[in-house]
Amino acid sequence: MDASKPTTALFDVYLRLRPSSATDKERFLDVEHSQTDEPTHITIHPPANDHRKRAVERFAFTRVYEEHAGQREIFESTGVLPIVEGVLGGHGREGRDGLVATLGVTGSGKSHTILGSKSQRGITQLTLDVLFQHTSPYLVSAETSPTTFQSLCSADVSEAQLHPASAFLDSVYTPGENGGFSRATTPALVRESTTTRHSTLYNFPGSFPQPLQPGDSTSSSTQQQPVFDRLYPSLAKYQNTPSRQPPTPSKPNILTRSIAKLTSHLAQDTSFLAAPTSKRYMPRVSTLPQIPPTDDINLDIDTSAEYAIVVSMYEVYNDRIYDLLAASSTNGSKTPQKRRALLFKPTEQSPDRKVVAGLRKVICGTLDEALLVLETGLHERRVAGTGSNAASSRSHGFFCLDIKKRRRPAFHTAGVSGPWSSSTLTIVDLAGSERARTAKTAGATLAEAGKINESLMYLGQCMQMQSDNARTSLVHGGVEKMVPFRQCKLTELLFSNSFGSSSSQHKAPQKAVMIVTADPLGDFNATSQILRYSALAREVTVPRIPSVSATILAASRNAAMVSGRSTPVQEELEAALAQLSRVQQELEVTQVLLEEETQRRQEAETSWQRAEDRAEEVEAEIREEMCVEMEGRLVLEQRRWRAARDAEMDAQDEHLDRKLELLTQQMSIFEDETAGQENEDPAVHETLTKVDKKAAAVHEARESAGAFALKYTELENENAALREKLASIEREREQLRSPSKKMRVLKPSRRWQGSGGVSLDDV
Ligand SMILES: Nc1ncnc2c1ncn2[C@@H]1O[C@H](COP(=O)(O)OP(=O)(O)OP(=O)(O)O)[C@@H](O)[C@H]1O
Repeated sequence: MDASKPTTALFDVYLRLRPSSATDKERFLDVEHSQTDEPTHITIHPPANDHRKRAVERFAFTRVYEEHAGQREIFESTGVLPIVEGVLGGHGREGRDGLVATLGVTGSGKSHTILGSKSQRGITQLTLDVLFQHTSPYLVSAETSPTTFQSLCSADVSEAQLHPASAFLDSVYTPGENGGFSRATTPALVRESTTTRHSTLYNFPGSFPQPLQPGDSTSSSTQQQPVFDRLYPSLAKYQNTPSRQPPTPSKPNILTRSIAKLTSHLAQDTSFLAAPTSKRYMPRVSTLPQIPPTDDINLDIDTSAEYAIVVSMYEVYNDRIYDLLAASSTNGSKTPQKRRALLFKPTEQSPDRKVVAGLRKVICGTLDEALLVLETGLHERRVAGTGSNAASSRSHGFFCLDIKKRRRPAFHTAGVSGPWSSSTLTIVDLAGSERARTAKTAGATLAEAGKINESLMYLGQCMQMQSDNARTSLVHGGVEKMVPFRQCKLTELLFSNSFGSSSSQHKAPQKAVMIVTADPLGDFNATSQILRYSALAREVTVPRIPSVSATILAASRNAAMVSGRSTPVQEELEAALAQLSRVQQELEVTQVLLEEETQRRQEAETSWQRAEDRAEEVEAEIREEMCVEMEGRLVLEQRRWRAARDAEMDAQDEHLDRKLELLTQQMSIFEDETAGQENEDPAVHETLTKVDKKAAAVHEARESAGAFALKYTELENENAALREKLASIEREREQLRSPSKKMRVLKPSRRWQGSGGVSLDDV
């Protein structure tokens, strides 16, 4: 089994074991120590009371950290620093996106690794510290330079609302419009902070409250804090929290209680999330952990560039993305507002790359500002107490650092600043998988767990596929299978930028590190499942259990010892039994693998069924939408047709009206022909003359037609009379002829011709 990092792996996978407080439980995980100081393999044994006779499994990781590993060691040696360096981009190089994530069973120490505890900083704080230490001489100021602020806004491709940190923190920790406080300190102190700061600020678009005016009756109660101001000059205005400020006379009890609560939280070194600062008070930077230090860490940085560090935070809760910096309680309003889910999509400025669109992003100029923004976002994150963890993350938390970089004017050929380029470091604290029975969850928390487990199952499938791909390409150079990362929001967010697209070839795919956390005394089933899909390699063997053949073998050996010699039959029997034992072991391994395959198949079937259900839902939705659209179009067409018909009828009516009008006009003209001759208009007169002439011509034509008809009738009559006369003459002639000749007289045309060709006429 080779743990060396496969070239196609999307993640470097590290395993961190946490010290367990449980002493009554059996340890199921062992670290294999190699000659080098850096172990890479572990073995897990099923518990002694395991009646399913499961296999002993051996896993390989990039590196395994045992319980004693501290936060600094994890930060320094898990590949986080090269990722931070990559995001900054070296000399003349564009930065490369980076991702650091933790994965593990609930309570295994993911949040501890990413966010630290009350006494120790986590990867997020250490990263921020290192970043600000190295970039502070080269950071631009968005607060004092509106042009820089504008250029940063227009360079952002994610339809985000950018805010300078001071304006953002003001909006969160100053009184709301209706006199209430969002998370402000005492009214007097907040007013002081706003008056002092806003004098140096220009107005930003958005919903930030207006500064209070100097001379406000309460502003005089401000107390200066020289020591703190010296330590945190940029945050002095925020830090007048109740613990350093005597309570205002009006509300002494609330304040005292708050201080007591805060102090009691700080006394325990619990999870960072376990004792979040009360939502009404701004966290004090001085009370946040300062260790481990990072002063001695050196990074390669482009000194010819200037930088801006932009922070954003969101969570994936029930497969939807919510902004943690634009949540309801950050807008100063008392009434909670419904959170709006954001889309992960390509935008107009980023057509070939998906981004979380519409986030609130904060431009931070100092480490303290960034830490306060982090604290602010964490308050909004969903956390709940479960049977497994007192402060269990109920959502997948994403902390994003956009590192914007551009050439400084002195180094840029045109003598002006170059365009901004941007790369993002995403630090992810995944929610932990959990079993309802162990976590003792119910209701909404149980439903959340269902969604968390589902998204982790999809993540598992993707990771499994990536390690299968890595193995295939290493062993056979075979074709890689498509990692199914579009199955849910979580995998889409984690993997979308891991593959280089043809359209964005200039940008290298993101570099990623996954830190798997595990409790060696925790839940065997849940832990082994996570290890199975996250490990870089895996080997299965079966536990050695006394079988029937082994028992017979032992009995045969005993008999040989007693008799002092071994017969050929005994030797044959031993060989056969050894063979049987081997076959039995192979069979057991096959059974284990079969069981796993069956489980995988069931999972695949479930996800297939879900996909089918979803497809059916989508189809029904589309059908319904199309039906509604068709109906709408039909109504529109009917309306159009009716309108066309009405217009045509109107046109016909108008045409008839005009005809009637003309007729009426003509009639009235004829009627007034004689009476109104002198008043006539020349045009009308001319028309009338024409009409007269036409009428005269018609009259003339009619008269000549009448005369012609008369003449015709006369001629007809004359003709008839002549015919009558002719007929009477014929009759008279007939009477004068003999009867034998009558025939010839009556039928003169029918001649009889004799044989000699002589006709009667000739006679
Ligand atoms: N390496 C460690 N050293 C000391 N304490 C630890 C360590 N890992 C975890 N803990 C402690 O264990 C408790 C649970 O840890 P944490 O909240 O980080 O778990 P988690 O994996 O994030 O759980 P969930 O998924 O439920 O959020 C915390 O009180 C934390 O301080």
